[in-house]
Amino acid sequence: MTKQLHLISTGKQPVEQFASICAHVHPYVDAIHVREKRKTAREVSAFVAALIGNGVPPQKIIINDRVDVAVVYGVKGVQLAYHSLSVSQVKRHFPRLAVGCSVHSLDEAKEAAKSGADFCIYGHIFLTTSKSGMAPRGVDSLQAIVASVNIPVIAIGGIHAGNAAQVLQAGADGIAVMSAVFLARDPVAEAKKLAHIVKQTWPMNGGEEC
Ligand SMILES: Cc1nc(C(=O)O)sc1CCOP(=O)(O)O
Repeated sequence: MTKQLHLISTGKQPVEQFASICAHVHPYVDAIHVREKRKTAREVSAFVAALIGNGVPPQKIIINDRVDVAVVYGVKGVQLAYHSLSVSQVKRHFPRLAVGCSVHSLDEAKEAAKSGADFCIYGHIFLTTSKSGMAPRGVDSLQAIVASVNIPVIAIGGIHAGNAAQVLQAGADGIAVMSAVFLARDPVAEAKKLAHIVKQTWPMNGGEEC
């Protein structure tokens, strides 16, 4: 599988601003996550409608937690957390949805893989103001997870063009970024830069050809 670039909404941008950035950056990314944790289903729905209205293909849209909104819009999938419906519930009732799982330890990653998740997002790798007050988990722990689970592992947290290569070299199947693109002076230039790094030829499994 080629490595992937995911963008995650900040939860702080007005819908118009978010959608207008995404209208320009979507060709460079593999997935755009609508992660608006404090918003109602109706408000999340407005974000998804704005993305689609601005030309983002539904097959590039992943919705955090809200399985209902994902089904209504026929988007690619959902990103589940510990408080969400379980992976197996979603897979059983909505087999067409891709299911990602947010994980923060090796055990959680193994559990996600066992329960049938299509991919997991692991973090946070580096210090980030988007998750302040918590120690980063580091690249070594990422490497251990990549070596132990058989689903794609997307790395998140404090990743930008200056350290993305380190994470991909460690074996991550992709990166997910929030501030690196959405808080950039030029989000399109930043997304292009990250896409260029992600789409390079990376050795398998963090350096060992297999
Ligand atoms: C949304 C999110 N989840 C994380 C996790 O560790 O699960 S870290 C994170 C924030 C990522 O933001 P930035 O790219 O600005 O560092």
